[in-house]
Amino acid sequence: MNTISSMKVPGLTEDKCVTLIGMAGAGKSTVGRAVAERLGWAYVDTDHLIESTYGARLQDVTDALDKERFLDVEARVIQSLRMQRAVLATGGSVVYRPEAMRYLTSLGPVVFLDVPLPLILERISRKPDRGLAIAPGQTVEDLFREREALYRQWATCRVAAGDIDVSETANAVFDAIAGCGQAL
Ligand SMILES: Nc1ncnc2c1ncn2[C@@H]1O[C@H](COP(=O)(O)OP(=O)(O)O)[C@@H](O)[C@H]1O
Ligand SMILES: O=C(O)C1=C[C@@H](OP(=O)(O)O)[C@@H](O)[C@H](O)C1
Ligand SMILES: [Mg+2]
Repeated sequence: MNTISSMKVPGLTEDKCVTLIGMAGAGKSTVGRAVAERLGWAYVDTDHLIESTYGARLQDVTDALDKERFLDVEARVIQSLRMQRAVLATGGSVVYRPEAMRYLTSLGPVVFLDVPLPLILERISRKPDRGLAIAPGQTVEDLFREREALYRQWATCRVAAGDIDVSETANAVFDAIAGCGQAL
């Protein structure tokens, strides 16, 4: 396999995975693809794995299951992963299940893409049919507030990803991982 042009990040060895966490609309899937491409690693979107498990669109899965059931499914799918040399874009709700987060942490750095609420609201409103693990009566703002501390709790490192483009965000992910290299 030709990996000559692949980028190397201090502390990030080829037996690891990089996991991206953050709110729906933070850019995990988009930035994850860019990060994987630059590393020459596989890209895995856990939402796609849930879709293929059910043979259904993600939104149909979230609509069919209540919030807690969906979180269980998401955690189970994640804990079944046996991977290395992969960039994992998770769903925004993954942080509710400690067992899933402990497992992801064991695979390598967990990077929180931290995007301010107004931008999250704008991106979600641009694609309103996006699935969300949201309880009846909850707003996106409620979710944002509820999850903020969880993203920080589980992250190995954080990237302020509000007003920078995808390529700059990928660079910031590499810088953040290199910066926390000792902790990997
Ligand atoms: N750094 C960025 N700058 C501008 N737009 C972005 C950026 N990252 C993602 N987007 C856009 O935001 C939307 C949500 O991105 P997505 O990758 O689906 O987020 P997530 O997987 O975290 O829900 C998409 O339309 C995507 O093109
Ligand atoms: O934040 C959430 O509650 C969710 C986000 C979605 O993924 P993205 O974060 O990639 O949009 C998807 O996993 C599911 O619909 C639940
Ligand atoms: Mg996504």
